[in-house]
Amino acid sequence: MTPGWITTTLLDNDAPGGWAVARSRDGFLHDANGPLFPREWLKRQDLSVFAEHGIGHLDGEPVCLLELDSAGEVQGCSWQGLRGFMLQGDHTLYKVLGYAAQIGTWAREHRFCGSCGQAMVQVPRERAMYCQACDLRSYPRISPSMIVLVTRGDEILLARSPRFVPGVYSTLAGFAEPGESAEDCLVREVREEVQVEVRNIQYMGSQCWPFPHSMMLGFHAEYAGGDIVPQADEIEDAQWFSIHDLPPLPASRSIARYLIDLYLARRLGHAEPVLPG
Ligand SMILES: NC(=O)c1ccc[n+]([C@@H]2O[C@H](COP(=O)([O-])OP(=O)(O)OC[C@H]3O[C@@H](n4cnc5c(N)ncnc54)[C@H](O)[C@@H]3O)[C@@H](O)[C@H]2O)c1
Ligand SMILES: [Mg+2]
Ligand SMILES: [Zn+2]
Repeated sequence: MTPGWITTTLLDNDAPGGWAVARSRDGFLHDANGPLFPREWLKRQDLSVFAEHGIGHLDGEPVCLLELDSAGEVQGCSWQGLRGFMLQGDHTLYKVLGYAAQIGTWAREHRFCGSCGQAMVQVPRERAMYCQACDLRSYPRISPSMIVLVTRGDEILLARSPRFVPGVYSTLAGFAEPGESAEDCLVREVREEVQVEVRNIQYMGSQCWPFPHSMMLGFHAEYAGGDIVPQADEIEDAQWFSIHDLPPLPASRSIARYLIDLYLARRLGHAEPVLPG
């Protein structure tokens, strides 16, 4: 048995046994034991299965995803969104569900060729969809995004979007555009969102963010000039906060929180946090 979670290209859906997770628009099915169910048992429930995908092995046992058309009723079970699993519970299980969500979304959105519109087929032994007419392969989509903590000595720049939980302030973030490096993206996003200039950009680490398919590239950068002007619509408020007097911060497993905690630890001489993968 290999411990932990290992994604696999594809599994044989006809082979019996293993675990399954079920996903609908309402999130993942779970009961008191969590979101993993014996696969054979789950397939006997009255669920409208749209697609089945082998996604990996957990502690050596195969795991598959049942993508559903709708959230059915299963006695003793309820539905919970991926974000809920990110916020609390076992981190490995959250990784399983995050991967399942990305594969399920991608497969659902790539049933037809984006070039000619014909039905695509699953490539054997590879996580890819194929259009024979165009000789075109579509792979799971990942969207590179940068995230940055802008610092000025004992102050850090935090902002809030109208989408955030009330009161919470976070680091700045944004999707990379074609033609940009992560650093170009960082400079542009910081200008756009708060009209501030930065220098001494330092890469700190990355995190998969399956909402729905971001790859977060995390940085620290020093303030170099400009007064904060929040971008209309995108940024509700942005401020310099003293590291000794911070507002409510993002979830502890997010890279946003890691970037903040890491800066605080370095500034205050505390032990450095570990970035959850
Ligand atoms: N893990 C974390 O700690 C953390 C923290 C903050 C943001 N994020 C994530 O970073 C990503 C980017 O942050 P943001 O929302 O501030 O982005 P952003 O500042 O670029 O603005 C969002 C806008 O970008 C556009 N957009 C949406 N999807 C896109 C894509 N795939 N490529 C290019 N443009 C796209 C839309 O117009 C959307 O309204 C999001 O996925 C967000 O959830 C993660
Ligand atoms: Mg943004
Ligand atoms: Zn095609």
